[in-house]
Amino acid sequence: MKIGILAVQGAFAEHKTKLEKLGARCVELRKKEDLDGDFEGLVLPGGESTVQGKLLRELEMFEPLKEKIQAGMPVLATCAGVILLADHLSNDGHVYFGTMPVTVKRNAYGRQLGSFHTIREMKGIGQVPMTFIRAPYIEKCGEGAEVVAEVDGNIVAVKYKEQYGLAFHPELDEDDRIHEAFLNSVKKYAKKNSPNTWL
Ligand SMILES: NC(=O)CC[C@H](N)C(=O)O
Repeated sequence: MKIGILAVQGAFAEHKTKLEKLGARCVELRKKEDLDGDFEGLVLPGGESTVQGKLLRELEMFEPLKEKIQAGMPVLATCAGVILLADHLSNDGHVYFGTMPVTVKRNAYGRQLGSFHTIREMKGIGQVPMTFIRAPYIEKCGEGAEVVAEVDGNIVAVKYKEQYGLAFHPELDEDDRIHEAFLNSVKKYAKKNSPNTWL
């Protein structure tokens, strides 16, 4: 199984380490040509969404990536990644991929106090450690978007089709279960879309 990790800016290396530990092959997506590869799942890491959005356009990676997501490629988006997926930002005029029907608030916990750690329930997984760094949260879920975790009444994890959006950073904690669950959904998706499913 091969996972493409957006690597133009932000915390991509930690995702790579974790996914490789779990047995996946990873390709860092740094330029347009990297998108021609045969990866079956996509990671959008944390970082600075405005910078990532700008670089994606400048590097002409934006449209081809959006097409892959729209075509159903499983995505694990963390922090800035969920800002890129949202179809609405409540405190920012930008919309990036807009492939997930959620309203996201950037820097929702305030710029200074926005970093904290907690352990909360995540649907289908159980109690997981959650590290928030100048994090957004999800204010509203549209049709088809499912709330997967909340912290103090704020939505911090959503699933929409094969897109998983997390306000926190599972790549920074020891727990591997979120990445494992993502790899399982990539496996299922790849199998479904393989020309050999009749075998
Ligand atoms: N850790 C993160 O990814 C922070 C996201 C950042 N505050 C943004 O708006 O892009």
